[in-house]
This record gives sequence, structure tokens and C-alpha cells, in this order.
Amino acid sequence: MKKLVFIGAGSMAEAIMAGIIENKLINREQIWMTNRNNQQKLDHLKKTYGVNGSYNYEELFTDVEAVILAMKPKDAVAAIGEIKSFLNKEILVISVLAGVSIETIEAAAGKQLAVIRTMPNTSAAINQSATAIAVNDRVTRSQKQLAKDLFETVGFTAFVNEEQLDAVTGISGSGPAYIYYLVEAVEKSAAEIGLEPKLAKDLFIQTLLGAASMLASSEKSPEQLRMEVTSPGGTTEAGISMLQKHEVQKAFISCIKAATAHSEQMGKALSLELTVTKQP
Ligand SMILES: NC(=O)C1=CN([C@@H]2O[C@H](COP(=O)(O)OP(=O)(O)OC[C@H]3O[C@@H](n4cnc5c(N)ncnc54)[C@H](OP(=O)(O)O)[C@@H]3O)[C@@H](O)[C@H]2O)C=CC1
Ligand SMILES: O=C(O)[C@@H]1CCC=N1
Repeated sequence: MKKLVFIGAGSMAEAIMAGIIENKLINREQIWMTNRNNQQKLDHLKKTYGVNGSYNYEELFTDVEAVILAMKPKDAVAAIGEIKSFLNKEILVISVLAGVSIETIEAAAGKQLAVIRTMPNTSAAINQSATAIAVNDRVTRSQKQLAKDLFETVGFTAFVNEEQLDAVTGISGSGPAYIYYLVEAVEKSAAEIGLEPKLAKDLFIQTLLGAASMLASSEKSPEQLRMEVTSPGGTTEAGISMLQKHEVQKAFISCIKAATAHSEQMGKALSLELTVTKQP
């Protein structure tokens, strides 16, 4: 690896960069970061991780092997526009942007590029991301391997078709928030059932970890595992019957579908924005 440049230095960029450094995949001196105008953040990243920060594109793009696009989707077209003259087919472009298609990235750059589109999640900050990766046909085998190696430093990876990335976003990109929302409910219930919120949270976190490990290691289906907890006429049955009454499973399915649909819509809106901008 010659040089890896992050365009955008927010929470996702920091989490991925920290994983790469911790796993010694690339030397910290080979990692460069830039953002829109937050010099303080670049100074902080330099001090904390020993990476380089710069606003000078000539400097950033000298000997670059790969760039990681890590700005908000709404800023993507402008950000790619600023760097497009430095991009070419030899530089691998890796995107972590939700809903921004490979086609849109190439259209914003005005040229064909080797693009890898990924969907990680915020658990990358503790090397526990679930990252799906899609590639276009200009990506070489070694570039594909590089992307896999990079994202394996922050957790699990799987290759998918680009069309599947909206669904991945609905499940695992946004997924951590669904679990946090559930834990908020546990905390809210604590006082009413006579437990300290902190203790309720700690008990539930261990319950989540245990259940996640069971799901990952057991041959049994989630339904079978649920039935093993549920004694006839017992406490779990009483609890689950309330979830059924409130149609929680149905609500959860709607939640995943809404997030997936929103990812699709964001992609279409950006693509349309580009088409309109390019009209003479
Ligand atoms: N948060 C999440 O759970 C997940 C997010 N993603 C995706 O990751 C991406 C980044 O999200 P997140 O890290 O939360 O965002 P942040 O808001 O934390 O960071 C965005 C960064 O982009 C920079 N930026 C904006 N415009 C430009 C530009 N023109 N040139 C260079 N840098 C620019 C900002 O700079 P400045 O501070 O100077 O404005 C900032 O450093 C998003 O596209 C999101 O869809 C993917 C998976 C999960
Ligand atoms: O909410 C979002 O749009 C981003 C993408 C996936 C998780 N967070």
C-alpha cells in the first residue's frame, strides 16, 4: 500500500482508520485524512493516531493507492467534484456512503473508475462491524482483496451484489440503532419493575451478548432457541404474548423495510440531482 486517503474525517472514517492502525495493516504514516474545513479535528486525529492531515489535494493524491469516501451522502457530489481531476482508473475508490450508487460516484467524477461500495456500521469503532462489500467490474482481484483486508480489521465482511446494499443498510448499517432503541425500552421499564436502570441495562447487555453468541454458535433456528426459553404457561410466554399483541415482529419488519426503501430513495434522489445539474 502506497497511500490511503480518507475524504471525510468523521465518526465512520475514524473508526475504520483506527481499526487499520490497530491491526497494523498499513503504517499510520501512509494514512492521510481530509475534511471540509475542521482543522481542529485533523489535528486531533494526527495527535491521537499519528496519521497525516492535509487540505492540499496535490499532496493528498501523490502516490495514492486508494481513497475512502466518508462524507455524508448529501455532500458526496460536491466532494467528488472537488477531487475528480485527481482520480483515475488506477486509484481504487472505496465508498462507505449509504444509498450512493457506484454509477452516481462515477457520474459525479465524470469518468469510469474502479469503485468498491461498502456498508459498514458504527460497531467498527470496536472492531465489531458487519460490512457488506460490492465491487464494479473495473476492480482488480488484488483491489478486492485489499478492501476485504481493510474492512476485516474492523469486523466481519461479506461480498454482495450492489443491488443488495440497500437491504444491507436496512439490516446491519442501521441495525445497531434498533438494538439501542430496545435497550432504551429496557432502561425505561426498570424503574417500574423495581430495578436500577444501570443494573437493568447491565443485565440486558449480557443477555444480548449471550443470545448473540447462541445464535452465532448454535445449529438451532432462532425460533427453536426462543421455544427453549419459553416454558408452557411460564413467564416468557406471558412476555412474548404482549409482543405479539403489539405486533412487534410486524413493526420490526416494517422498520427494516422503511430503512431499506429510504436507502433506495436517497440513491435515486442523488442520481436525479446529478442528471438535473448536468442538463444544459
Ligand atoms: N453513522 C453510521 O452509522 C454509518 C454511516 N455510514 C456512512 O458513512 C458516511 C459518513 O458518516 P459519518 O462518519 O457518520 O459522518 P460525519 O458527519 O461524522 O463525518 C462527515 C465528514 O465528511 C466531511 N466532509 C463533508 N464534506 C466534505 C468535502 N466536500 N470534502 C471533504 N470532506 C467533507 C466532514 O468534514 P467537516 O467536519 O469539516 O464538515 C466530516 O469530516 C455517511 O455517508 C454515512 O451514510 C455508513 C454506515 C454506518
Ligand atoms: O442513518 C444513516 O443514514 C446511516 C447509514 C447507515 C447507518 N446510518
